Amino acid sequence: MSEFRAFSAPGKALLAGGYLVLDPKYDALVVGLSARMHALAYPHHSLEELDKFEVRVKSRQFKDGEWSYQVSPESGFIPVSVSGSKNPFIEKVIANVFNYFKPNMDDYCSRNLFIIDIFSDDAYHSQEDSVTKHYGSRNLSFHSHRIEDVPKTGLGSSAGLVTVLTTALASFFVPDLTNNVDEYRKVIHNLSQVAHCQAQGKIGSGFDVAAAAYGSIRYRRFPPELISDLPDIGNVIYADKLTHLVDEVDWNITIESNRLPSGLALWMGDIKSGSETVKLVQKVKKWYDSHLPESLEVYTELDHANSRFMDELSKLDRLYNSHDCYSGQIFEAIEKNDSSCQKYSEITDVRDAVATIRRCFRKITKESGADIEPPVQTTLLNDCQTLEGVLTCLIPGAGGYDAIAVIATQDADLKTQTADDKRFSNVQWLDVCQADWGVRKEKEPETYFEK
Ligand SMILES: Nc1ncnc2c1ncn2[C@@H]1O[C@H](COP(=O)(O)OP(=O)(O)OP(=O)(O)O)[C@@H](O)[C@H]1O
Ligand SMILES: C[C@@](O)(CCOP(=O)(O)O)CC(=O)O
Repeated sequence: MSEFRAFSAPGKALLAGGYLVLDPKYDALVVGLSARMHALAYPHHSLEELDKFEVRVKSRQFKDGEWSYQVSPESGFIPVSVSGSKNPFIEKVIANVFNYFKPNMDDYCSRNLFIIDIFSDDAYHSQEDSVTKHYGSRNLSFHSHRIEDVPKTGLGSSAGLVTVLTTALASFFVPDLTNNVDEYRKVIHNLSQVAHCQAQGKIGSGFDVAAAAYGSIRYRRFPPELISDLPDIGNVIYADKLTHLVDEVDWNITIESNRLPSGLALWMGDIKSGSETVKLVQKVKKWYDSHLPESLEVYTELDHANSRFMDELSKLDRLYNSHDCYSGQIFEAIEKNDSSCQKYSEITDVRDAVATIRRCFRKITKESGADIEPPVQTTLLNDCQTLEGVLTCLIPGAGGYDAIAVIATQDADLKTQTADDKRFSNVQWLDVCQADWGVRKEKEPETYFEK
């Protein structure tokens, strides 16, 4: 494989199942977004030194965005930074892809340098202190700060990076991957989950990596022990254990394609303030453990409401695709968002399910001190619910002060409706929509070349 290849992976929004998805008992709904992370893999190059491999990853939209690591089979493919600057996500991808493919030095002596460029779509990061440049055939934001110092919008940049980088790096070792990403999707997913957990230093639910690999899905997590039981990278048995885990172990995971209904669009509103997911999760866990059995009852109610929400959305999708007169009336009612909505159980059932989800989160907020749906977000969501075209709205993911997610008809224009409205002055509508395909090959790698 010596040509340029390009791949991309989507961002995510967790619309149902926040917190519960950390437990393998519960399902979640994750939507893949049009904001994507891209990787351009260069043709093979060679280093002068023949006894090691080098991977150079460049993310030129960020200050000092270049990381080079060397690895060798003798040291168990532990990545050693060449330049001194480190990126844990890139480092763990390199460690795992090399340990899985175990390339032999002799086979690669004239092609032991792997060069990959990363590009990220604008919606992942705040645009402050950035300039937009025409690069290749895209407009991209270039930031004046290092990646760690640029505020994020919470769309899962690290999961997208890990998944697309795993794909691009693997394409050096399996030449047919580029044209058969589907065939390797499970391997890419499993390797990416391992690398992402190791880089984060914790084992989250992995819904963000699953969405980067598969797009919009109904998701149920893997048991965390699968990853925590791995030996340390560099251990003589690491490569064998990893290969066994990736290829042979049953992850007991649910990943089912599950998109938002046709005829409806997702809007993500970024709020100019943030929350720390780790702290929220700690508070919720503490509340859960100290409030049993009532906390389990709340989780059970949440879980039922999440399932109803997903099922009702699927029903609306089938209805929209039937294109019959009744379906036309329903979507017209949502478009108007007036009292006519009350006539249709297809609308009220979705809204009731979301009302229950929100009520449960407000209860947890009050009892745990974790601001999942704090009062300002309640007010904002209630205001959003009155806009024309809005079916429903909620706080995505871990909630907090970060963002809101709104499901509206395709023609609804929330930007115009909220433009001069003080109630929405803190909301910045992100330029994203649902794009339900996971990591994939991009057709024209040359569109990424600087002209
Ligand atoms: N374009 C990029 N180039 C290089 N590294 C990146 C890029 N995007 C993200 N990263 C890496 O991911 C880190 C951010 O990961 P983190 O998990 O904190 O954010 P996130 O995935 O966007 O968050 P969230 O899960 O809340 O959406 C960065 O500090 C950097 O190490
Ligand atoms: C709270 C949690 O369930 C969701 C976090 O979602 P987000 O990063 O806020 O999109 C944590 C997790 O699933 O890893």
